Amino acid sequence: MSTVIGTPLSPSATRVLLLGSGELGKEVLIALQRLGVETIAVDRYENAPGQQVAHHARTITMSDPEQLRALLEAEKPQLVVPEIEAIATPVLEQLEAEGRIRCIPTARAARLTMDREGIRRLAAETLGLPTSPYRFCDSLEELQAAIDGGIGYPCVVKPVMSSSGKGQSKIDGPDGVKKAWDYAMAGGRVAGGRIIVEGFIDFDYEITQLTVRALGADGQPQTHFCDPIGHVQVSGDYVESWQPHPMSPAALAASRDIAKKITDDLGGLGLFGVELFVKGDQVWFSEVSPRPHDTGMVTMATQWQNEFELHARAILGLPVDASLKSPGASAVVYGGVDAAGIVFDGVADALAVPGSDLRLFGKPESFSKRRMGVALVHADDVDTARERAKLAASKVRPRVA
Ligand SMILES: Nc1ncnc2c1ncn2[C@@H]1O[C@H](COP(=O)(O)OP(=O)(O)OP(=O)(O)O)[C@@H](O)[C@H]1O
Ligand SMILES: NCC(=O)N[C@@H]1O[C@H](COP(=O)([O-])[O-])[C@@H](O)[C@H]1O
Ligand SMILES: [Mg+2]
Repeated sequence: MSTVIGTPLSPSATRVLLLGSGELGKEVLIALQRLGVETIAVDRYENAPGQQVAHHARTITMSDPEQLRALLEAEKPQLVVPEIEAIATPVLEQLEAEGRIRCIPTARAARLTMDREGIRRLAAETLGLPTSPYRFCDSLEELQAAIDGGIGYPCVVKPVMSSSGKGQSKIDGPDGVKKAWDYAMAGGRVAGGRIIVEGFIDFDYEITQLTVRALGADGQPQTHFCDPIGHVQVSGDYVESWQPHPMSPAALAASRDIAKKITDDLGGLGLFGVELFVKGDQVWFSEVSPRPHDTGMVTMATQWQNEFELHARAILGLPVDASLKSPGASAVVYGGVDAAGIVFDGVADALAVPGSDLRLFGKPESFSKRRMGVALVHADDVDTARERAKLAASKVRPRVA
């Protein structure tokens, strides 16, 4: 296949539509625009980060099948790129089956990863990949029965449809079960009572294995691996990441074997974030994003082609280079306050940290635990980069305007 790119805003335009336009989509949109693509940014609220940089902005309820179908039929993009999970994926599957859209990486992958059940059953039951023990439950009683029936304590409860740790909590003993259930019910992305309970894995460290499926010279998909990204999560949400994370050769090989198996099955073209837990040489699959990953924002400081550029190139059928440029780290800037139209003090101090850079996403409304920006640092080694990234992030002080 040889990719032809047209002229934006003309009849020859190559039009790509993103379903979800947060901080990750914003960078994909910028990468696409640099390659001359006409972009349409869709999100559930006005002035989402990606909508601020795209050619066109559309605001709909993406989990509503009628609204989604009407939008796709009106826009007729060449490529549809899901950026969040909560999308009416049966509409994508239907339109793709009718040959009316091409979904990235595939509509099936978007459906399987839109909730934890599809992807977990595929990974553990179909592909036989090692995972934590798990059960799906629709009531507090079923949750208690699952724990008593073998999952045990400690365990982790998550709404089947949620991300960035929303509604997720750890249960250490019988006293915590109801609290975890109630928290999950309040935290899911869409209404509905289903949760996953997972046995707690006492890992040494966790990584994201960014994995790219891109067309090779022979026109066939080839798999490329980025260097492993280490990260720290607090309450199920990433606060710090770095690249490369040192691994034993056996753990690295096991990680890439798992990443290859799951991404081969999901298929299509694009970048995937495969989340893995590691203890010694043992590796567990946790989950996979068929799109750029939040912990992968560090690649804006560490790779020749960051994860957003890799995704943009791969989905357009272009060659990729997944190699590392420099060690580096990222650290999250949270909103700290609940308010619209906030301001950020300390930006100059943050950017005075050696090797630092900053992304302020421009989200119109801040919540105390909403991710509003990220500090990025490259340095000669990961330890220095981590210290400097945390320092740079701490210098940024969001406040009510
Ligand atoms: N079974 C488990 N054992 C130990 N730790 C876990 C387990 N499940 C989740 N965690 C911890 O919680 C974090 C978030 O879990 P998970 O990735 O499933 O949630 P998420 O809401 O999908 O997050 P994101 O959208 O940011 O990837 C993991 O990265 C890990 O640190
Ligand atoms: N772990 C998934 C992840 O990081 N997704 C990113 O967060 C945005 C939603 O943020 P919001 O909840 O602040 O609107 C999504 O649009 C995506 O960019
Ligand atoms: Mg995760």
